Amino acid sequence: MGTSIVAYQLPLDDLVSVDQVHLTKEIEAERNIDIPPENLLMSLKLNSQQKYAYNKILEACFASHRHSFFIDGPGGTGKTFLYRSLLATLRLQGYIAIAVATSGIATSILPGGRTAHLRFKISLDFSKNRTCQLNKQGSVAKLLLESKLILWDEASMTKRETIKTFDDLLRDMMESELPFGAKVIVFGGDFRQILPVIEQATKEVLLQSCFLNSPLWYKLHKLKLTENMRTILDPQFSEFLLRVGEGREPVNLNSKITLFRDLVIPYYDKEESLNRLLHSVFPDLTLYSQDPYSMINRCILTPKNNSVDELNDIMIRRFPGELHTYISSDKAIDQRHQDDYKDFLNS
Ligand SMILES: Nc1ncnc2c1ncn2[C@@H]1O[C@H](COP(=O)(O)OP(=O)(O)OP(=O)(O)O)[C@@H](O)[C@H]1O
Repeated sequence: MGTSIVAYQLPLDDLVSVDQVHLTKEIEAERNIDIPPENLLMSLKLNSQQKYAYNKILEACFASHRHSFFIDGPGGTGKTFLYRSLLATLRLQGYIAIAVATSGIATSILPGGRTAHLRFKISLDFSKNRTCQLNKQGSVAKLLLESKLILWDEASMTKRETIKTFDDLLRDMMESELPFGAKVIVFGGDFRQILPVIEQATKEVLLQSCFLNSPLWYKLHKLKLTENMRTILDPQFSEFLLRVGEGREPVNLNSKITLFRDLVIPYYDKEESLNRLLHSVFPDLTLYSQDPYSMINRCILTPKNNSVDELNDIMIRRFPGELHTYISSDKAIDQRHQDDYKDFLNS
């Protein structure tokens, strides 16, 4: 028999292990995520489909028999709006609601969002590792146990093996054979947009790798959003988008879709057409230089990075005011924080 540790009269602080400090930090960090005031009002503005989903999900969070959901909504039907109101409601009451997304860019619009692979330590390369590198006794595991809700946006872009790995992790941690260890998980996404990205994969392989083809898919309660809130003032355009997304829009002999004339900027020569494009998306540069908020809902998407650079150069030259160059970095100043900011540094 050894001597009791009490006999050494160590200061109490020294007895708290590094892991415990980290554990508290992870949970504290989640509890301290800022709740944007406008998000608190979102639950009052939900449309009837969003409200139905919101109530169903919150009911499940506090029920004894918990289950998971998939929110299926074409682009613009208010999935993010719904996620933000759920996160705000639960966090305001002091509960932990974890927000993850498949891509870094989607995490940036969810308060406290992280990429799923980073948060759950899931390898991106399944040829090397198929398990989550999470210590069952560690701080992230504890955070998952404490959470009331886990929200995963862009799950439609996630490979089904990743979802299976996540399911294994939760079953193991919760010591339950129920799907996702009987935690309430809200997956969301739109299979009409981007499927999992696999280099040089055929269409069949891509479809096979989709969440839709996982046995876990059938365990989820499906909630549908169909009202396009982004194009609410243009129902003809939202119906067109839906037809394209669902493969219902007729194609010509070359398997191409014909766009409405008023959606197209006619090609005269490159300079003239680019000018017309820029003018139609950003008609008043002076206004945007005075009020950046009037600009944030406008953007030009291009298939190639070269075109992004070209358009940015033109816009910057035309923008009123003095030119400043801000250098960004992909390394945190303190290397210990590199992992925490990885999603943003590399996006
Ligand atoms: N109930 C609502 N009341 C007012 N505006 C709403 C409502 N729901 C969504 N919106 C607005 O509609 C737009 C589209 O919503 P949101 O970005 O949540 O859609 P989404 O389904 O996440 O789209 P995507 O799949 O393209 O990311 C946003 O500008 C959002 O603020």
